[in-house]
Amino acid sequence: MPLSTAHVPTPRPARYLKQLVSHLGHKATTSLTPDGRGVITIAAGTCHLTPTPDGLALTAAAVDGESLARVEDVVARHLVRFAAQEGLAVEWTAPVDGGELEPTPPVVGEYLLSHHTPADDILGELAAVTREATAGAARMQVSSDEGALLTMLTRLTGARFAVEVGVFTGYSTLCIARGLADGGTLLACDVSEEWTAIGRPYWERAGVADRIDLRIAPALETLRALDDEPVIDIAFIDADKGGYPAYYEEIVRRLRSGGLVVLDNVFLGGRVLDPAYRGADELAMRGLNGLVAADERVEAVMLPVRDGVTIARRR
Ligand SMILES: C[S@@+](CC[C@H](N)C(=O)[O-])C[C@H]1O[C@@H](n2cnc3c(N)ncnc32)[C@H](O)[C@@H]1O
Repeated sequence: MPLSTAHVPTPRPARYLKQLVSHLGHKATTSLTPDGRGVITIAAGTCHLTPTPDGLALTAAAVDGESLARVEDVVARHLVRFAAQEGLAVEWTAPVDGGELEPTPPVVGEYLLSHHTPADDILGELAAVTREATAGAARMQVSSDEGALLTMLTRLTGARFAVEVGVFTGYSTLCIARGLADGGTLLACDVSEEWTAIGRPYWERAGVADRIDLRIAPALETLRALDDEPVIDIAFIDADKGGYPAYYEEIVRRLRSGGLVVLDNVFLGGRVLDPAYRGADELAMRGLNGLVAADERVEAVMLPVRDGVTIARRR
C-alpha cells in the first residue's frame, strides 16, 4: 500500500526543493545530495525529491496508509505555500504496494529479452530442463539477459578467480565459467546436491566443467575458508537473501582492486522500496543497499535489470 508519487510541473524545481529541505530541516531529518536531489524524513515516513527538466518528482513512502497521507500532506502543503505565486497543485498517485511494483515495464522486459546476444542451445536446454525438474523453483534462475551480463562482466574483468553464491541448477554458473580467462576457476557455492546435479551435464557439454569447483556447504563457511587476501576477481551473490550482508562483507574484503561483486534481487520484487515490508529479508536487503551505496571501498551502481542488480567495483 504505502508508496506514492507526484510530478509537480514548475519552472523552478531546484529552488523549491532546496527551500523544502532547508525549511523542514528544522523539524525533520533532511539531506541534499551533490547532484541536487533531496530526502525528507519525518516521523511518519520519507519523501524523495528529484528535479526534472519540467518540474519536481516526489516519491513518498511510509509504513501504512495513514502515515503515507501525512507525508504527502506535509510535503504538498509546504510546497504549495512556497510556490504560492505559481498556484502549484500537488496530485499524488494512488498508493501502491511495493510488492506490486514492476521495476521494468513487462513490455520493456520482453524487448530486452529479445535484444541481447541470444543464449545458445546448451543454456536454452538447461533452462527448459530446470522448468521441468524444479517446477515453481525455476523462477529463481537468472534470465538470459542477466546471464549474458554475467558472462560479459566476467570477460571484462579478465577474471581468473570467480566466486558464485547460489548455484541452483547452474545457469549463472555456466555463464560466469564461460567468461573466465584461460586457466580460470569458479568457486561455486550451494547447499543443494539435488539442484546443482541438474547443471553438471550442461557444464560438461559446454566444456567448462573443469573450471567449476562446486562446494556443497553453507556459503559462509566456504567463503570464510578462503585466504584473507585480494584473491577474487568477480563474485555473484544470488542465494538466501538474509545472508547477503555477510556474503558481501566476506567477498569485498577479498576482492582485488578493480574486481566486481554483483548482487542479484536487490529490489526483492519491489518490497525493498516499501517500508511496510519489514521481514528479515527486506530489512537485510534494504540495509545492505544503503551500506553498499555508502561503502567507500567500492564504487557501485544499481541497475533495474530484472529484480534489480547491483554492480560494485573495488577501488
Ligand atoms: C536464487 S537460487 C540461485 C539461482 C542461480 N544463480 C541461477 O541462475 O540459476 C538460490 C540458491 O541459493 C542456495 N542457497 C540457499 N542458502 C544457501 C546457503 N546458506 N549457502 C549456499 N547456498 C545457499 C539455494 O540452494 C539455491 O540453489
